[in-house]
Amino acid sequence: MTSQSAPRTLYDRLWDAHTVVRGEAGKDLIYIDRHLLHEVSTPQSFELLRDNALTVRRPVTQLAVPDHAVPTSERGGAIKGELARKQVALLEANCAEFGIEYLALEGERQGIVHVISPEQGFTMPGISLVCGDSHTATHGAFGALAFGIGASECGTVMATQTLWQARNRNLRVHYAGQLQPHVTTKDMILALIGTIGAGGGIGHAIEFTGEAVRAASMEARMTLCNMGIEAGSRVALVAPDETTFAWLKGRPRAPQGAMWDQAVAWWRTLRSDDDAVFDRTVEIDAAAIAPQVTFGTSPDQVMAVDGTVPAGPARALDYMGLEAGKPIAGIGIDYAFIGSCTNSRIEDLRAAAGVIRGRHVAEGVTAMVVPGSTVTKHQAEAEGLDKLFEAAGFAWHHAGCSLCVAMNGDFVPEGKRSISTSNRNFEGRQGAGARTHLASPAMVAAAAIAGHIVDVRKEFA
Ligand SMILES: CC(C)[C@H](C(=O)O)[C@@H](O)C(=O)O
Ligand code: SF4
Repeated sequence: MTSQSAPRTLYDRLWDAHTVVRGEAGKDLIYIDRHLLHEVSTPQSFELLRDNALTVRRPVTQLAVPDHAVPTSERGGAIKGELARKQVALLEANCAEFGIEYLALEGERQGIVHVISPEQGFTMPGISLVCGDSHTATHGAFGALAFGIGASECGTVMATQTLWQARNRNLRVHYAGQLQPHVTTKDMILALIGTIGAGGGIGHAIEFTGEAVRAASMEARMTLCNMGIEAGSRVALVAPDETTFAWLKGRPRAPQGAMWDQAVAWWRTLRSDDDAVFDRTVEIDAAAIAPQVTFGTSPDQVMAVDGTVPAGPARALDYMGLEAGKPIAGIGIDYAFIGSCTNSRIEDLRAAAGVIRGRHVAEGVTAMVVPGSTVTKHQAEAEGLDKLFEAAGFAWHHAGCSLCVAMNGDFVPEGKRSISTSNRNFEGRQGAGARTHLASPAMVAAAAIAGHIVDVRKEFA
């Protein structure tokens, strides 16, 4: 057992706090405080419970919401797509049967699972949180031990509130200095993935540190942690601080009154000791990061927007219809997507809106904004952002995963080129044969207006 006085990383501290049994085979039994459910990854989990005549041990720690399969162009009434209709109905029925709270598609609290949980204050520092979804590290932005799990593990968590898990090694990613204007945490994480590779963080829990991380808002920290898995890390953390506490205070499920004060007192202790030892450290000069854009079919095939396409793998360049040695700026786009659990929060929408400034989407470009949650959608509408986007030629959608993953009726047609604020540019991710360039909300908005990939910094020069 690690002694309480030995220096520890934030990850080790969280791990120790949740260890029920220290295993001998390299795995520890971890207590799970919270579990999020969505319609795509949970049908088998409930089957597992039924097959073994199990019940949900602590229903109050579970929260379910439909997001992946749901249509975003209209809401209310029966879902037109049969598969989606069945998936959503099954989630609702399973939740009713097992006593789990289900946030209805038509309700105010619906949205992408990784957006709604923090928004409701269901995500908090110091907790362990899992979901049958690879982007669960998003919640690590609050200093929560959060990671994605498989469908059978979801069943185990529901039945036992625990999981056997291997402890990760510690990777510190330190961003020294401050970001240039119009460069974001999306660019920070893409630059990291470009540096260490899509598998560079495997087996490691990342802790993001440094001035640029401290300066980042909660929305921006969530973007950073969201894509940890695109570097291979299932866990990505930012130590909680005043920014975290201010953001959470007053949220529907956040602690209230004396409980709040007690919680904050504990949350303040959730940090790596100054002399904590990390297995690896990667240093990145935040001030040197240019707006990033992917050129290939893996998030690590990424480059600065002012550069020329590198001599990447032939298959990726061929799929993307790009030529090595040519500038990436100027490449024409057909679709522009602002959304996904990476970049669909209110600040992302504001950043994109800030680029539009009365201009219009270029001829031939299909542009859309899909807020990450219904709460975000309504907040944006209260700020007039929907009108601004619509006047500029963007379609304004209901909340859901939408064009991040083409399983809900939204897709990019074959051979068409999209610039997207989402997190995966895999072949076919936005539709069979669709070409995806990942970038920040401001970069996507700028490209939608220009009709081609453009350096957003020049928009403000
Ligand atoms: C469908 C779901 C299980 C999947 C994931 O695990 O991440 C999806 O959210 C994704 O982003 O590819
Ligand atoms: S928005 Fe995309 S990455 Fe996020 S949970 Fe949905 S499908 Fe997965």
